[in-house]
Amino acid sequence: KVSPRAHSYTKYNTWDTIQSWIASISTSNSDLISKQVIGNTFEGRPMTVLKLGKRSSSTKPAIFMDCGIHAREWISPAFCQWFVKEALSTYGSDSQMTSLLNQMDVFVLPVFNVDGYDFTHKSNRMWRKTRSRKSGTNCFGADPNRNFNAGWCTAGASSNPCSDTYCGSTPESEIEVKNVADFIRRNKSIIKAYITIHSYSQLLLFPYSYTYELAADHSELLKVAEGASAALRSLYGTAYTSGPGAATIYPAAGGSDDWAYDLGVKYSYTFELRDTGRYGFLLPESQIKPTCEETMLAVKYIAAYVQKN
Ligand SMILES: O=C(CO)C[C@@H](Cc1ccccc1)C(=O)O
Ligand SMILES: [Zn+2]
Repeated sequence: KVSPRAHSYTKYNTWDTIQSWIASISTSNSDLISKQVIGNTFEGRPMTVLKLGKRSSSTKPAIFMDCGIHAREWISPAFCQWFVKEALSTYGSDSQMTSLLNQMDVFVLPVFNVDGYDFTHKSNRMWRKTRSRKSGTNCFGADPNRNFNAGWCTAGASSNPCSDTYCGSTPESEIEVKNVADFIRRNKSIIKAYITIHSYSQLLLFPYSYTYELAADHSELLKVAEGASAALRSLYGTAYTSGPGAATIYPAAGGSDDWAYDLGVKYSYTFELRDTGRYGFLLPESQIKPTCEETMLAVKYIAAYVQKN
């Protein structure tokens, strides 16, 4: 096993490297971190959630954050690795992180779409979907962010298995989506916030994407998003746009944030990290550090707000 110290947080690591890191980091501090496999992917890779937070015998409220739902968005898993490293290394010195991990747990799924992520390293760098196979088509996978049971396949999605926004044969047809949905359902009484990390476009989105209707908590969600975007911008001036998904990017049904919100997770956000199109999904590794540093400020802003409310 590679010790966490040898792990690079400023490179786009392969799945094998990330898997080794998960194994070593999750045993590096039993008082602050543990791991749990929430199921396997279509091709049999483990989906491992890291639980961060001061060990407690009583149940604590929690935040759930996933990265890598879309395979080609490599900066996303890089951020989840960065977040875990920062949480463990600043607990005890950073007062906000210390308070957060004392009072709450943070569940981090470093790579949601593991099969797809591995495929982008080995075969097709621009792959987006899962890698599931089904009879009747030679095309692989469904878009996991169209496969949640939230207005499923009614907007911004395709019922063509060869489309990059294929919604799947049924809601939660993708085992990766079912594993995450099951985990959140099992823990819905404690999960207060859902954060899902994508790239690119520099957006902070919140429900709804499946309709132009405003969410019941629209004004509060917008207020928090604008505060988080301002925190992010304070570091390097990176400008984000905040707003409901449908109007801010495009209408799209079956998204994880809409599903979590309708389940009752009020603070539900989709981040679209750097950049705005110059490099797009191929963001250079030289931008991993600044991107992760600024995004930490936004995620900590949201976490602090959730902690107080
Ligand atoms: O992947 C994207 C690029 O990261 C944008 C997201 C926009 C979106 C976000 C939340 C819900 C539905 C769609 C997507 O199309 O799934
Ligand atoms: Zn995406």
